[in-house]
Amino acid sequence: MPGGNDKVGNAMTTVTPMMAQYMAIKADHPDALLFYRMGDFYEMFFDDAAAASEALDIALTKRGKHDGDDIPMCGVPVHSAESYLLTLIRKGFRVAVCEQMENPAEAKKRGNKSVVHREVVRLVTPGTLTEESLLEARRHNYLAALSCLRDDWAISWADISTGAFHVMPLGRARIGAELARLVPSEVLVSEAVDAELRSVFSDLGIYPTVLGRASFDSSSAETRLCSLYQVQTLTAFGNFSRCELSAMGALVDYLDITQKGRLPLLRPPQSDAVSRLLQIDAATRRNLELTHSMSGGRAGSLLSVIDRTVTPGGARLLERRVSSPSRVLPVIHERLDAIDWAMETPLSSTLRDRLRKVPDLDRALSRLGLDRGGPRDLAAVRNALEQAEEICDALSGADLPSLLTESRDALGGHEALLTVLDSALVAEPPLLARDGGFIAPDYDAALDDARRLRDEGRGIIASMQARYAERAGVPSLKIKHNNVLGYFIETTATHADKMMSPPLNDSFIHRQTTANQVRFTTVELSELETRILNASGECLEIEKRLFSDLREAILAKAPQLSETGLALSEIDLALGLADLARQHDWTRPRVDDSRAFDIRAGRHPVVERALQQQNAGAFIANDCALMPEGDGAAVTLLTGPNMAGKSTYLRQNALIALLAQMGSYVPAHSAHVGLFSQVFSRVGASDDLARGRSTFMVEMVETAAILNQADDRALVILDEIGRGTATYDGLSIAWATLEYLQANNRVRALFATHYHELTQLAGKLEGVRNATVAVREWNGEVIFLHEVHDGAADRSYGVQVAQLAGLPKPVIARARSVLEALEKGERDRATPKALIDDLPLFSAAAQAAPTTAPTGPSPVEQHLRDLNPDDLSPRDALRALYDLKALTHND
Ligand SMILES: Nc1ncnc2c1ncn2[C@@H]1O[C@H](COP(=O)(O)OP(=O)(O)OP(=O)(O)O)[C@@H](O)[C@H]1O
Repeated sequence: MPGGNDKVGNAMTTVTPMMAQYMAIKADHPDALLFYRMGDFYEMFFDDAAAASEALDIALTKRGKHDGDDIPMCGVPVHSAESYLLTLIRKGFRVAVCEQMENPAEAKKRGNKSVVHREVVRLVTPGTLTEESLLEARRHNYLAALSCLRDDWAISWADISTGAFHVMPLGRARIGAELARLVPSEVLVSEAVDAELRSVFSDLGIYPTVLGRASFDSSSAETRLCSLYQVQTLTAFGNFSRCELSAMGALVDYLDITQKGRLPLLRPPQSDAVSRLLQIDAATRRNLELTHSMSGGRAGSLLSVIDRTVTPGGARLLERRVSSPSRVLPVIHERLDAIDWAMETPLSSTLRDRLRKVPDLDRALSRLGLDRGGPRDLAAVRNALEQAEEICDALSGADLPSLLTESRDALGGHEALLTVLDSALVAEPPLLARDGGFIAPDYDAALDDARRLRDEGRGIIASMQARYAERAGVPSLKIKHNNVLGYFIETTATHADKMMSPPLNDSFIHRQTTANQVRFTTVELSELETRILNASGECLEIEKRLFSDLREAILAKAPQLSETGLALSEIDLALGLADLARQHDWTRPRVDDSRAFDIRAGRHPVVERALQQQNAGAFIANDCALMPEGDGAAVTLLTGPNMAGKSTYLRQNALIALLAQMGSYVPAHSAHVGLFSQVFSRVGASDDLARGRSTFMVEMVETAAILNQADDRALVILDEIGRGTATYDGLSIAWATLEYLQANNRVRALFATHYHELTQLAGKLEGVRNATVAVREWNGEVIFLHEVHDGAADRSYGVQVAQLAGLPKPVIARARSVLEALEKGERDRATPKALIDDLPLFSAAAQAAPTTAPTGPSPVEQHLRDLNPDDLSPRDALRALYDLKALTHND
């Protein structure tokens, strides 16, 4: 983040008027980069210039002096400012955009030394973006505010690019999980909350924006919200606690500050309840790779393989569903009914073809709302409504389930607006209103006239000339133009008397007599002249006025339009999920309020897709039954070698539960899912050194969270808990954890472990059973069958897996003999000390050591070492690849 400009506070004795203005504005925005408009550039000065030139990799120059020193400066052209803004925002800067509010000529009227008046018109921050180029179309961009009043907590969040606005009361312990669910781009907090939640924020990599206490004041929040929605009281929207009001108020206050009083179109706040959603904490989300893969991108996530939507709105709805599966049965059922319908309908491809033509209605509306929109946003509304109408017609006779009936009903009712937009706009309007040319011919008579004048000025003059010649009875009469008189009528001097006597002198006004000619004008001609001269300007003015009329007409319908947008997304999503289900043979899950979990032939959607793409064989489907007796637990203890597919099996079952509760079909032959309230998924031992915690500590913190929070409706997935510490410690912790989950939390759980000792608990603890992933041994090698069976694994095959991984042969041979000795020792109950003494450790190792001397790096390795990817252009990179390939041939 940029620091304040040290220089700005210094005495301003010798500064130029412009610098004085710059400094005054900068002083109001100490923690943002100031984009100071100068003609066609946004310029930055002092520390801002240094920070921006480095972040943007642009030249740092200088302009004038301040206190005897050069003033550092850098600038970006206005027309390409958006891409620079994007880079700066991604790098964590905030940008205050300062525009010229008048033109230099106007400033000059106040005196020669006057500076053009400038104002900051907008603060660009990560959570308040609306530009298409700065946003990801298929993702939400949330701004969130967290508030705490005594022990109450609330979070509000809004996407100003779509108008979504929500609030939720929540316990302190749920904050991390909610932030992980929403992945906000920006989080607003008070200083106190910032201090209190520092570790939560740092865990999630969030750098909150700290606001003053006044922003969170709950009574002024109410006033603020009432005036935003122009209502007397907020009760129509729900009963909000003081803490919720404070969170919402802070958010609206911040929008007011950053948008400089122009508030975005926010839908009425929707009060969400934690209890309606399946709870998934941050670690579980990471682990299950719901919307982002472990490496951070979208590729490889669940979302990426199930997204078949064809509209940006549909994609964002899917992202919301995946991040927030429901735990309300009717909601889940109605979504599943919608997919049932979409699976069967013959309209599917017609509807999807139409949906493909639907532009991003939400974002167009939001830009229009903030007066940041252009003609293309008007056209986006028109195109969306056109398709909505067609889709509505196509669905008119269909026997729709309730969710889609609601959607269909929300599509129509825009005929009047559509007619206006249709007749007003050209097919493909330009980006900016100020360029004009977006209003269609025959829409506005005044505009048509102005355009005719602009385009056909000469033609009109010619016809006027013919008319005047006839009226005056002077065939040689001409209309001419020069720079002194402008347009004028000219006849030869011989006609002077006639022209200057009644009745002609009524309309022909004498202007000039030269040696041979007399020149006249008429009121009509001078009006025409002014109109021709002003025609271009007038065209633009009329188009601007029409733009704002159309914008007003759209905004007057904004609430209905956003309902239409949501309806289109809902239809898109149902069709998308149905398409996925049909293609990959997914099935409708039975979701009820039992505590069953019975999956037949379940698959992992992401691993299966990866295998398909790599042509790496078929995915082996597996059953999973977690069927507790009464209110007891149901735990499956899964053992099996590394690489057998334990993690895949664990995760696939968690994903099936999640998919079912978000209201989607699932990858299985059949699925019976008794509602879950929470899902926990933990993988043992993944180092988190960046956060300064050891592997084992992370594992234990996460395990503690489960044991403290899981209730008897939780699904718990534990993958090798305890492996981050010494064998006996790890085993004891895994053992105690399992017992506690079974007796106290009484969860449905899958527990993968390397500790074979744990398998003895099956049969002894009620509801605990063993399962193992089958492998076959052949010629001393393991073959992974990936089939899950009842029973416990007999051994771990670690050595065989190591062999597959390419460990040198002597090491494998040595490992086998150590293993044998250890196993024998265990049988004979020998002490480890005795074992080690017995083993010919070093002699064997010496024998097994490779005989050839190390030969140093190969040419390929050497070439690779010499390469620095950061220095390569794409062309160099390709060349390097060819060189490497050639070297392998030489090898
Ligand atoms: N059911 C399956 N059908 C086909 N291939 C599978 C299946 N399950 C797993 N695999 C393949 O095996 C690989 C290893 O699976 P996974 O990571 O689940 O093993 P694991 O037993 O958890 O191993 P480790 O204990 O080493 O973590 C997967 O990447 C996948 O390619």
